[in-house]
Amino acid sequence: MVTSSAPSETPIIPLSEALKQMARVTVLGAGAWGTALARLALSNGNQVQIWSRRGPSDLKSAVADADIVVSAISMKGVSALASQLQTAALKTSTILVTATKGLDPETTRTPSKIFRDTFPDNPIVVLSGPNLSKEIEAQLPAATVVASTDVDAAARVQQVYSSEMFRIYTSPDPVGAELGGTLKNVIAIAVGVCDGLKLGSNAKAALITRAIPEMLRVGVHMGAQVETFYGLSGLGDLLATCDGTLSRNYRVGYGLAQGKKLDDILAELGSTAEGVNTAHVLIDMANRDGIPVPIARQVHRLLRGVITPQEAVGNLMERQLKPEACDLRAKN
Ligand SMILES: NC(=O)C1=CN([C@@H]2O[C@H](COP(=O)(O)OP(=O)(O)OC[C@H]3O[C@@H](n4cnc5c(N)ncnc54)[C@H](OP(=O)(O)O)[C@@H]3O)[C@@H](O)[C@H]2O)C=CC1
Ligand SMILES: O=C(CO)COP(=O)(O)O
Repeated sequence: MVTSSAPSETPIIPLSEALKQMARVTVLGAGAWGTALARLALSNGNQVQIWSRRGPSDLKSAVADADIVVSAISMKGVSALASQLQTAALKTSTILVTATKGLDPETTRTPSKIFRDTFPDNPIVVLSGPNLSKEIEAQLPAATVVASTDVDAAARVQQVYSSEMFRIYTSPDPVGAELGGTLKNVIAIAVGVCDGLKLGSNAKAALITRAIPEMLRVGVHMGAQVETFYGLSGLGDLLATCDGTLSRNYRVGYGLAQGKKLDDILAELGSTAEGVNTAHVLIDMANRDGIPVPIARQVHRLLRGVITPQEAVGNLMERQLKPEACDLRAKN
């Protein structure tokens, strides 16, 4: 458990005001992102606890007094965690923030949808953006988005997390914000393959640019707003994650291009690469609902070992010729 009191230097705002604004924050998940999010809240003078399934504290007491609960666990645990939280009798005033970037394998739901379905009366906020945790931990400047249909809840989380090094924007589109962060992981795998095969800057620019209409098609299908994908949680996160070796998803693609086995790459990473699961869920949904996702489809086939990295490139380059215009209802 990490606890802090308000900063000791002379406050710019009166102490009574600062204490009023301070929040009790419980972060669920002690992985790379949960730890970084706990530190950020702590360094802003909030009272912070981290809960982990391996830790000593039980979930019920960890969330009992929290103003804000931040879920930063891997996608595979979100559904079960939501059920556990339900039995922990979360207060309806507690703001639930989700920072996970994935899709539920059983239901294709995003984490915010899972929390919305489980906690219809709680404010739900998505935190998503170009936030590679190693850079955040190194206190390099970064920006992110807190998105919610509850404007006050988003503003509260913005106020609790904003600092000189972490600039936060609000958004009214939680589904768009979390889908940007989720779908770019599949593209980062593709870009890792592109770099691993040394295909050059032209190929990489083409891949990232063509990924945008693909992400938009899925996003619009799932109820997101188009503009969100051109912001920090969409394009911003796509660029950060496709930039290189700090991204675990990129490293999955890079390793596959070098002929490594997926299991070996994941074992070597030792932490979550959500794009692998997302690719499977996305292709199930795309097949079911007829959404064209050519890049994700090649990533999926590569992850399943059905094609080689070189075949994936050939399959993308030799697709039917067509105009560039991004038609969100495109058939291929
Ligand atoms: N790292 C980053 O730069 C960023 C990550 N994210 C997203 O945050 C999420 C977590 O990533 P990250 O922290 O990096 O991953 P890590 O692999 O470092 O940590 C994963 C965390 O999830 C927990 N967890 C896994 N399965 C379960 C489960 N079934 N029940 C409860 N807890 C579980 C793990 O607990 P245990 O240790 O007990 O296994 C661990 O605390 C991912 O969706 C990722 O995409 C978002 C932005 C930035
Ligand atoms: O989402 C992230 C950065 O915003 C982290 O990316 P990786 O999961 O690929 O490391």
